[in-house]
Amino acid sequence: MDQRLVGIVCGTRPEIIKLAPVYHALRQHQELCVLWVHTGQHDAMAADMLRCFGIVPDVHLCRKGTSLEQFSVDCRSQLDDLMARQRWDLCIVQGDTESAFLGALAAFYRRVPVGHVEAGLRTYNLERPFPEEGLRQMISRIACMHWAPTERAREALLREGIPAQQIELTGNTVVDAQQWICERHGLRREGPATSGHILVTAHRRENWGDEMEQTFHAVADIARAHPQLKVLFPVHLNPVVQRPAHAILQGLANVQLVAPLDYLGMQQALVNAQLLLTDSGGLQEEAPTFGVPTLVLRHETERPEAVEAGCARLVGPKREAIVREATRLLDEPAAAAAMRRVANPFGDGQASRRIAQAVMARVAPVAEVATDLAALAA
Ligand SMILES: CC(=O)N[C@@H]1[C@@H](OP(=O)(O)OP(=O)(O)OC[C@H]2O[C@@H](n3ccc(=O)[nH]c3=O)[C@H](O)[C@@H]2O)O[C@H](CO)[C@@H](O)[C@@H]1O
Repeated sequence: MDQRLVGIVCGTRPEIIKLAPVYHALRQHQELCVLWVHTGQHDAMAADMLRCFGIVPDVHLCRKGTSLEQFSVDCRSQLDDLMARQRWDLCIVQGDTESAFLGALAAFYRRVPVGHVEAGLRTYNLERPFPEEGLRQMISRIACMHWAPTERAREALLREGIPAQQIELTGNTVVDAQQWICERHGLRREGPATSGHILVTAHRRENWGDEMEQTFHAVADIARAHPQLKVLFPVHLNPVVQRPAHAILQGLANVQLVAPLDYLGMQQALVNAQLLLTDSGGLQEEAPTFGVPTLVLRHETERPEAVEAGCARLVGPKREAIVREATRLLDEPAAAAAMRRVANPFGDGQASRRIAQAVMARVAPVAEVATDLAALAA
C-alpha cells in the first residue's frame, strides 16, 4: 500500500507526553507511516518519557553543545537533511518549544504542511512566557492544521485571521496521556484527599532568579508552619533550579527534594496530592483530572480555563501571596473542597482520536474512501 509519511518532531518532556497519545492514535491507521523524530533537546527527561509511553524514536538527532543557539542551528540543518531525503506529507509539532518551532520551520521551507497540536494558547506578552509566546505565535503563522485544545484557544486563532476550516477544537491531548497511563497502571488515590502531600514544581525561565528564590522561601515557610505535612518537590535538572532549591529547602525534615519523576511516578504523586504549587503548563492541565487544587506560580497563564472554572488560582511567584493562599486552602477545608469538585476544562481524553481523524482526512482521503468502499462491499 502507498503509505503517507507523517513526521512528528519533538524533543522535550512535555512535548513527548502530549504527542505520545497522538502517535499511538495515528499508528492505528495503516495508511500512515508515522515517523517519530526526537530532536534531542531534552536528554534524560525525554528518555524516561519515551520509555513510559513505549515509543522508540525512528530518528534521533544528535544535539551538539549546550546553548539553545547551537542546538537550534544544528537541529534545523539536521531536520532539513531528513526532509530532503524523503518527502513528508505532514509534519506534526506540539506547543511552543524550540524543537516545535524548528520542526515547523524546516517543514515550511520544504513545503510540507504543518499540523500544530495545542494551537492558540496565548498571553500576548512576548516576555512571558519567554520565548514560548513568540514561538507559538510564529508556528501559528506557518501551520495549516491548528488543533485547539479549548474554545478560548480556537477563538484566539480566529481573531488572528486563521480560516475557521483550518481549526479544530480537539481538547488537550494531555488528558489522553493521563488516561493512557491510568488505564495501564490502575492509578488511584492512596488515602483521603485532605491527607495527601503538597506537590511542588518550578522551572519557568521567566521566574529564574529572585522570583524563584521567593517561591522556594514560600515553600519553606509553609513546610515550617505545617510540620505534619509532607512536601514533595521533584526538582528540574536545570542547575538554575537545582541550586536555589537545595540551598533554601534542603534540611527541612518534611520537604523531600527528589529527581524528576517519570510520568507514572508524577501522576501517582499528583493523584495523592492535596495541593499543587506549580508554574508548569502541563501540570495546570493535569491537576483537575484528579481534582487537585492548584496554585499557579506565575504572573500570567495561557491556561486561564482552570482559574475561570475554579480549580486553580493565579498567585504569582512571590513569597507572601503563595504563603497566604496555601495557608487559606490548608486551613479552610471548604475552600479546597470546592476547588476539588470542578471537572477538567481542558479535555475529555478524545483529543488524539480527533487529531488522527483530521490527519486521515487531509493526507489519506483516497485511502479512507477506498477503505469505506471495501467495508461496504464486504
Ligand atoms: C510556556 C509553557 O507553559 N510551556 C509549556 C511547557 O511545558 P510545561 O511547563 O508543562 O513543562 P514541564 O513542567 O517540564 O512538564 C510538564 C509535564 O511533565 C510532567 N512531569 C513533570 C515533572 C516531573 O518530574 N515529571 C513529569 O512527568 C508533568 O506531569 C507534565 O505532564 O512546554 C510545553 C511543550 O511545548 C508546552 O506545551 C507548554 O505550553
